[in-house]
Amino acid sequence: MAFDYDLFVIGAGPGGLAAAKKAASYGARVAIAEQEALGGTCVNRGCTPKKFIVHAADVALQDQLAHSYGWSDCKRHFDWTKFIKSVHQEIENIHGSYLDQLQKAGVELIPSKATFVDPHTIEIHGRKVTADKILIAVGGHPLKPEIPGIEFSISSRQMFDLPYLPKRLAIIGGGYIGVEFSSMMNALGCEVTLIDRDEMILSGFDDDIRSCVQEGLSKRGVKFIGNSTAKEIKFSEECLLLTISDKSEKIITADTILVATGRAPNTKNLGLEKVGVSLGEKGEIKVDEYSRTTQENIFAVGDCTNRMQLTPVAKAEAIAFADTVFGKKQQKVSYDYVPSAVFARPEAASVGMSEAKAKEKFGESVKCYRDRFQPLLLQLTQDEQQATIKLVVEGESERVLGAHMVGENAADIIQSLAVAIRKGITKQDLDETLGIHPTSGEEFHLFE
Ligand SMILES: Cc1cc2nc3c(=O)[nH]c(=O)nc-3n(C[C@H](O)[C@H](O)[C@H](O)COP(=O)(O)OP(=O)(O)OC[C@H]3O[C@@H](n4cnc5c(N)ncnc54)[C@H](O)[C@@H]3O)c2cc1C
Ligand SMILES: NC(=O)c1ccc[n+]([C@@H]2O[C@H](COP(=O)([O-])OP(=O)(O)OC[C@H]3O[C@@H](n4cnc5c(N)ncnc54)[C@H](O)[C@@H]3O)[C@@H](O)[C@H]2O)c1
Repeated sequence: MAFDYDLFVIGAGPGGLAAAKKAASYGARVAIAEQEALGGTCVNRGCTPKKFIVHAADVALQDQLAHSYGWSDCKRHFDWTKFIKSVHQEIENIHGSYLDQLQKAGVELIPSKATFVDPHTIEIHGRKVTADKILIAVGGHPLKPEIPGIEFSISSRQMFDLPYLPKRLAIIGGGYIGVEFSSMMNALGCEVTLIDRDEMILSGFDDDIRSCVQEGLSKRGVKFIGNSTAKEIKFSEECLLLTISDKSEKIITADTILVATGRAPNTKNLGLEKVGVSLGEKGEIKVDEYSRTTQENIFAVGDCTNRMQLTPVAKAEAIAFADTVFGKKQQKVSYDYVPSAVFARPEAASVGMSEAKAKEKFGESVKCYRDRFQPLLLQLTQDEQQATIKLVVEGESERVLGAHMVGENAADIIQSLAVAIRKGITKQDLDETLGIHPTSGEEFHLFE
């Protein structure tokens, strides 16, 4: 049977775009459907606009340091409305450049919602098209707890469209999104209360990292309430009232309530039940190690498969899929040493195993090296904030299983260490490599 396309991609986020371009580079006839804007969550309401806010907040923090560095009269005024307008303009520029890339690659863009009719047929705006292979890259959406008054809260999506900065911000969920926004919004002048059902923020990260970031945020004035869940939100003329269950019940007064309690795959209303694509417990698309679903010609990558919700992971899965199916080079993604960062101040980044995970797997042969120090940048100031670095090693050879850091440039430092750790280096390799002085990164080469 002759199909309209060799590959039809649903969703033009990082996963879908990478797969479409790579498959086209192998000569495949490719179309991609996108119901919103090119770039998906990452470009429009995630990584990119978030990092711009991180930079805006850093300017405010630099102002606080300036006095200690001999500057005076550093008072400046921050205009959120003007700033967020520039962010949206830059995002439009990115859309333009993505469109250009698709055109150059020969990929047809269909700006519409796509749904399945049968395993080889897609419906877009009442029109049916056919494809030999179909890739689902539809991403995810914020999950909100089902509590009375939840409609008065917002998700990270609306944070990028706030008309003005709230005076009091309550955040439910102390994971990546909650911690990043608590840090940025605090630096920009909001009073932030962060709530998590766990005892500490950033579950899943190494405990030393969690406590160091939590301590750093507290020192800056972010109020953290652990072991708590939201019970109810009430609207009043002046504010929102958030009831949380702590040891007892507490009411928090806020102007805006951000819910950041995780994200769920966008797998409803796609017609998946018609085509034999099975879902897991959280609605994620079940795939094998080559991203093939339970239907032979249909594949899925990125957040909708709920493997690791990170942009580089979605891209890597997409490229491995295109290489395997269209490039005839079987490729799978290794999830063992995926570095990640939390762009808070202090910044946190990790690669490999936490101490707890390593001990679970290797028991008593695991050893940790850790150091806490005041970064040079802060030594002239009253800010006693500490940086933390930690290595998790195993066995007599002291093979490095994980590296963790909180402090200035943690993401960039861990990014470089990730290559070496993936290649199986030992602590001695780090000892024998000279550091660059004076930096925080050199501390990884100076453990005793
Ligand atoms: C606030 C926030 C900050 C983040 N920060 C980072 C970060 O700093 N670093 C990092 O690595 N990750 C970050 N992430 C995660 C990252 O954004 C995601 O992991 C990544 O975008 C996943 O890519 P994807 O292609 O799987 O899905 P998405 O980027 O979600 O793209 C899916 C696309 O599919 C489209 N779509 C859905 N259904 C259909 C349909 N039926 N028809 C047509 N189109 C459809 C959607 O409109 C969307 O554009 C962040 C996420 C959030 C929410
Ligand atoms: N820098 C980055 O790479 C980055 C930034 C943002 C988001 N992301 C990705 O997006 C995903 C989603 O982010 P997220 O922060 O929404 O999820 P998350 O899974 O990182 O954190 C959710 C937090 O909410 C808490 N929680 C859940 N239900 C709760 C409740 N009812 N009451 C109180 N607390 C509750 C959990 O204990 C957890 O700490 C992340 O897992 C990550 O993969 C990455």
